[in-house]
Amino acid sequence: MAVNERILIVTSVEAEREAIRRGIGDTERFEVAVVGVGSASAAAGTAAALANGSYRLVINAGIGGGFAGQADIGTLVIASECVAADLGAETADGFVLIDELGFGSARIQTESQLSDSWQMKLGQAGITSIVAPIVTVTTVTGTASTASKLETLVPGAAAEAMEGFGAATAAKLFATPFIEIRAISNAVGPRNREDWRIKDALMALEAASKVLVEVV
Ligand SMILES: O=C(O)c1cccc(C(=O)CC[C@H]2O[C@@H](n3cnc4c(=O)[nH]cnc43)[C@H](O)[C@@H]2O)c1
Repeated sequence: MAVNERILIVTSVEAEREAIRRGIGDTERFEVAVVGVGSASAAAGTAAALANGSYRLVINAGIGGGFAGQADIGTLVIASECVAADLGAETADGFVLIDELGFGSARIQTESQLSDSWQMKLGQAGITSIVAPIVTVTTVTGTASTASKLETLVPGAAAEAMEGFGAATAAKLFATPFIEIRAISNAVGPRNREDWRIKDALMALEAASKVLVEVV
């Protein structure tokens, strides 16, 4: 296989990498790399991988929080765009994204055709998913008030995680198409770590990865 036929999948922790590996099976088409937690680690790790190899697609995959009424635990959210929802400034009128400051954009569009194809194939396999904005944050949301502010800032946002925008920034730098998927482990809102259903989310991630092989 030509080297640039390969696909790079980046996760934040080993448990996510293992779930994806179980799903995609024994194939050389995919490199699955753990790049750490947070946007900075994701950007650095993804850029390092892209500098050392040739890939036709980057996928950031892992577990994430789901916004109420949008994505339930155990379902999947595929990003229509990645939004760095805490990249900006506080003003007297509230938080504004970096876009309004004139220093670039907090939004990166994903490869929409691929996101849509993956969602369609998941649906055919009886797996619930939606395509919607995913917010990238530095601090996991822990109150209903912050969850509500994020929903206002990014209408239609369905999931929250900590790496998408960073990995997307690296992919953009290397002119490589990018998508993000999150398997929902918890609700975005008041923090209760005991309520996180990590096992369910990892099973959903594995199932989504199995379908991915037919999509890309
Ligand atoms: O403890 C474990 O077994 C375990 C297995 C897989 C993943 C984890 C993590 O804690 C991964 C951290 C990762 O999770 C994302 N995440 C999940 N829920 C949220 C959320 O509500 N808000 C923001 N991020 C969330 C995040 O991308 C972290 O990188 C543990």
